[in-house]
Amino acid sequence: MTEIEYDVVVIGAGAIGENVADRAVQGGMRTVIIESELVGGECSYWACMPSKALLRSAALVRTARDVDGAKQAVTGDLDVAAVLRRRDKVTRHWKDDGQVEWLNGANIDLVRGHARLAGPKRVEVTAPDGSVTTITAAHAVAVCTGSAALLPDIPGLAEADPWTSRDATSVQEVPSSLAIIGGGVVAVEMATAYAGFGVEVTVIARSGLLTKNEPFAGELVQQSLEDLGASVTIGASPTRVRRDEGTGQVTIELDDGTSVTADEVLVATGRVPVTIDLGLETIGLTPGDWLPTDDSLRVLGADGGVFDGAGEDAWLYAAGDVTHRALLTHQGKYDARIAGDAIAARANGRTLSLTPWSTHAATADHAAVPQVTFTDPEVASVGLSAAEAERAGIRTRVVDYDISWVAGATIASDKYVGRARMVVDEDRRVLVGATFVGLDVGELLHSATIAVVGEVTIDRLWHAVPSYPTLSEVWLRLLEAYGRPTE
Ligand SMILES: Cc1cc2nc3c(=O)[nH]c(=O)nc-3n(C[C@H](O)[C@H](O)[C@H](O)COP(=O)(O)OP(=O)(O)OC[C@H]3O[C@@H](n4cnc5c(N)ncnc54)[C@H](O)[C@@H]3O)c2cc1C
Ligand SMILES: NC(=O)c1ccc[n+]([C@@H]2O[C@H](COP(=O)([O-])OP(=O)(O)OC[C@H]3O[C@@H](n4cnc5c(N)ncnc54)[C@H](O)[C@@H]3O)[C@@H](O)[C@H]2O)c1
Repeated sequence: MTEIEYDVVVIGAGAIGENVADRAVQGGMRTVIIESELVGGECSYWACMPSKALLRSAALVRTARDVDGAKQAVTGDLDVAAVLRRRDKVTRHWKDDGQVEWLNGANIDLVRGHARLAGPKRVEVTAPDGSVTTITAAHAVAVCTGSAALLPDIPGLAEADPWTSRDATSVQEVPSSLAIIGGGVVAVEMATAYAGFGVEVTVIARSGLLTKNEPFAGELVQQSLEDLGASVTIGASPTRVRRDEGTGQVTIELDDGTSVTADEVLVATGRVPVTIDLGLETIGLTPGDWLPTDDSLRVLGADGGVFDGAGEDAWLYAAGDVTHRALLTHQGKYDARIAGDAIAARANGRTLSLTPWSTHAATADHAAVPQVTFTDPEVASVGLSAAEAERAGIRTRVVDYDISWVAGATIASDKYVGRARMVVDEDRRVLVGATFVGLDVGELLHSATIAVVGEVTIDRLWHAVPSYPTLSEVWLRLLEAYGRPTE
């Protein structure tokens, strides 16, 4: 057994682990990162990047078909094989050489293998050849092991060999029909992608589509999925699943007495933390649990306090999906930068302020998480929905606007469908949430994120003039609908 020591040990080289390690190195820490699969993690190979590559080509064709003059140029069908080849390129054919090169350039050492905690500040790594290396962390261990697809306990489901998001994003042969269990982000994005390929798609969503968003988001996405030829079943739950040995097809029985049969079934019902085989029991934590953290990303113990003591001595950090703060790459990377900086600062003896919006406090996780769902229309949101703001006890005013009435929308498409909502905290006269649904609204979102994070007052927003004729003019329309100040 080999024994080595570093200042910081990062477990998991997904986008989030990479960023923790990078900031720790920049803070002067000798840092090692441990990875059991591919450097780059889920986002690069089985999540964000391949899913968006699968969506992009058909979305472009649809956009062109909705613009006279361009539509005449679209004379053929989508080339699905070419879409898959482009996706293969985007995922670098599931090889991580490029990301390993980046680690080298960033002075982050890489150890390949499966890491398990073996007591405080000790990590044992089992390499693919079975050899074991023990790594001691002088200052901190950061757990960035991500999440995996949750398989609900539906009788017959596991035996029916269902697809998870990994299968849907790495598909090499597109099935003729696909049933999707779930109505969240993975479900609607994959439904849009596969419907775009001409696959017969059925979405089984027990409580509606995109229910964490404003209600109009799910409604507009459902309409568009149906326009693409998909079926959407709302309100029914699967009770049993079986794969027919003869036809190879899967049948999903629902609690309303109906059933859905398809070549494959994709389970898109949420995520579980990757903490089962991580040695958490060796330090008194529970395998299989999420790892909640404070705002500087120190893991919390069962009592809700910082695990193993607050301040400089705390040595266990976590970032990314495994914390359950916000299961998004960009938000995890934001947390990762804070974690890496906080580790280095505390190792250098600094006491950190965790007041909201300070350098080492991940305040945006509570107030301003942006997310774009790449359906057709896109759904882009930040901060609180109207319902969430109300539940939080904020005195709100909600303003809606039909984006198709904006001049920029007239130019963008002959068939623009979209809607915008801003949620205003009436006491502070600032925006606490915004949602845009429509073509290309993803690129509009950052303006709202800046307004929410910056706590820009409604009165000041009148001085942020959107260019004509862009979609951003929806801001002006929302302000007009809210009412112009007269003082
Ligand atoms: C289909 C899909 C599409 C998505 N699209 C988007 C999107 O468009 N935008 C967005 O922001 N988010 C998206 N997400 C969410 C995003 O993928 C995750 O938030 C992100 O990948 C989390 O990164 P992470 O580094 O925390 O975890 P991961 O990327 O899962 O990385 C964890 C790494 O740790 C390694 N590991 C785990 N355990 C060990 C161990 N014991 N020893 C060594 N290594 C270990 C794993 O092999 C893995 O490489 C999507 C998710 C899915 C499922
Ligand atoms: N574009 C993006 O930003 C993007 C894209 C994909 C995924 N993601 C991230 O990945 C995470 C996982 O996405 P997801 O879609 O798997 O989860 P989700 O939490 O968004 O949706 C889960 C869905 O499954 C349903 N469900 C749960 N248990 C069920 C059961 N037993 N039977 C039937 N339905 C059930 C829920 O009602 C919900 O509709 C999300 O939190 C999201 O942040 C982000």
